[in-house]
Amino acid sequence: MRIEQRIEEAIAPLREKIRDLEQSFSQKYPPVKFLSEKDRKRILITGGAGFVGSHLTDKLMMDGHEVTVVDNFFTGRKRNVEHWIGHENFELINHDVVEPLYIEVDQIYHLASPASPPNYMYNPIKTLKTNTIGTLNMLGGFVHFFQPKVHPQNEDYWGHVNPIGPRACYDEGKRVAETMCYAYMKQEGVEVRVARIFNTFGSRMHMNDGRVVSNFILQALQGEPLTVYGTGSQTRAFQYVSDLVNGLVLLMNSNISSPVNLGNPEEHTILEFARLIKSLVVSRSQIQFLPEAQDDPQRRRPDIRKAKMMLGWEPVVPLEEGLNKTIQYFSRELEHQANNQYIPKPKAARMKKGRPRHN
Ligand SMILES: O=c1ccn([C@@H]2O[C@H](COP(=O)(O)OP(=O)(O)O[C@H]3OC[C@@H](O)[C@H](O)[C@H]3O)[C@@H](O)[C@H]2O)c(=O)[nH]1
Repeated sequence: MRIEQRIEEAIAPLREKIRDLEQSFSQKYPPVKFLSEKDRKRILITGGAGFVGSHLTDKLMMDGHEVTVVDNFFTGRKRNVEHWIGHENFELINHDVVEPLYIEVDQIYHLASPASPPNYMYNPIKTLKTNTIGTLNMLGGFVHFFQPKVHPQNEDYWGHVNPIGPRACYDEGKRVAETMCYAYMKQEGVEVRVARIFNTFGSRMHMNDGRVVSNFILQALQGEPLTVYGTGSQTRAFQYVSDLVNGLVLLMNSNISSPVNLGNPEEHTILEFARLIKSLVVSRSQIQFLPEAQDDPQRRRPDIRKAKMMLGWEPVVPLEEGLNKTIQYFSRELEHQANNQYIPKPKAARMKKGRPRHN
């Protein structure tokens, strides 16, 4: 056999391996649309590794934009965006929005803030700083809602907040964030969009999130009692995360600078949620009644007529479908945890009793 032929035979398997590797690299990312320079935007998402932010990242990446995620990983996780790491349109920056960031972009979705009550109450000063100084630094504010005195809540409703209660760090933080947005709009001509986001659930909620949907699903899956705070007669209306993300993008690309509610108006009592989740999981868990949480809003339901009329937006994912997807997600998370993969133990910083840092 000629020497060339021998060499050729020896390297043939290597060539094949290289081809496989190349293929696996090019298939590594979810499919991304091609956008021309004119249509492609540079978009910054603060809190982009969090629950809502990471789903928004997925949508904007798949739509073909250049996405920069800024996250300090307090409640966000690298895992939520790891499937984009290395993609030419994607950048991940470990940064706290409380510190200034100089970066040139076309749009900012400012989602950074702990959103679950146990998380934001753990470090109220930090929550306030994130929502105030963080918003000043970013000025593209997306804000949430307050303790309602009007039902359902439309955009003319200005909120009812106990300014010295445990939820104030979040509620007041969001209120002042809105004020800042409009001050910058009037004085500096900054274009703002303000989404008032109502209760949202879905995959990538943190295992320790503490909000009702993730708590009930995890409890039902593990056969533990479902913890209802108070009588369970308080109401909430839950939207699935993909509906919210579609609403955020529509709002951003509209010309509406006044606040817009994004939520699902289908309202249920918390006890109804407990029973529904128990039956969807087919769980034998008991329902356990615990003391009512302080300042807990008794009724909450968005009036979304404005979003419907001006954005042509309304939620499309039925509650049970969204819950089933979320149940599947948490089942997989529990499996991973059981296999000791991926899921880190709860961070000491979030759990420890001492005084939290709020730099
Ligand atoms: O285990 C639980 C958790 C919560 N609950 C109750 O379920 C209801 C909903 O509680 P959650 O903690 O999920 O959320 P809340 O409606 O209180 O608002 C929170 O979540 C949405 C965020 O955007 C808000 O910022 C945040 O305040 C409350 O009445 C709460 O007391 C339970 O009964 N059991």
